[in-house]
Amino acid sequence: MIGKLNHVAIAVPDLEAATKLYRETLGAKVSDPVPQPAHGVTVVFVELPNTKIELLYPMGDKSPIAAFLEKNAAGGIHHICYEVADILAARDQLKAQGARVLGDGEPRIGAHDKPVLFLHPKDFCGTLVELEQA
Ligand SMILES: CC[C@H](C(=O)O)C(=O)SCCNC(=O)CCNC(=O)[C@H](O)C(C)(C)COP(=O)(O)OP(=O)(O)OC[C@H]1O[C@@H](n2cnc3c(N)ncnc32)[C@H](O)[C@@H]1OP(=O)(O)O
Ligand SMILES: [Co+2]
Repeated sequence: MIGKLNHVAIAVPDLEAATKLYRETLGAKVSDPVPQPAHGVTVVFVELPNTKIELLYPMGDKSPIAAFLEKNAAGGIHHICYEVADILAARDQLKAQGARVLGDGEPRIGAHDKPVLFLHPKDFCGTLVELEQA
């Protein structure tokens, strides 16, 4: 079912400082901030040769990452995103195996203009898993 690692997301308390760190200290190619109001975050992409790092900052007062940052004031790895060939088939297969799909279970368009879904961290080794249609 899961294919390539699409990105690893890091929630950060200061997007400008994290951007500067990745761009200047780590010498990476970093995008400008991209507001994603439908997801309650502003995102910056760090382009790597084999995958991407997604820096996440809360947007709005109902951001799904707000509680995470309250618990992890310095930030931290928030989720990991795998690509799947068929997100609806993957969802149905996972649900049939008892995995919890977050939200209403319907894929939504994510930061790469592809449908995405999230799986409950408690079902996947304490790790929030995002699936993105390849
Ligand atoms: C623009 C789209 C972009 C893209 O790539 O396309 C994105 O990735 S958007 C990313 C932001 N959106 C989401 O994260 C949506 C899915 N997330 C959620 O629905 C929530 O974050 C949720 C339900 C995973 C957690 O919400 P919350 O923290 O408010 O709930 P709880 O405090 O009840 O947490 C329950 C339980 O899970 C643990 N937890 C929470 N977040 C994480 C995490 N990121 N990784 C691992 N574990 C997590 C939390 O500590 C609680 O555990 P407990 O032992 O009960 O304390
Ligand atoms: Co993501």
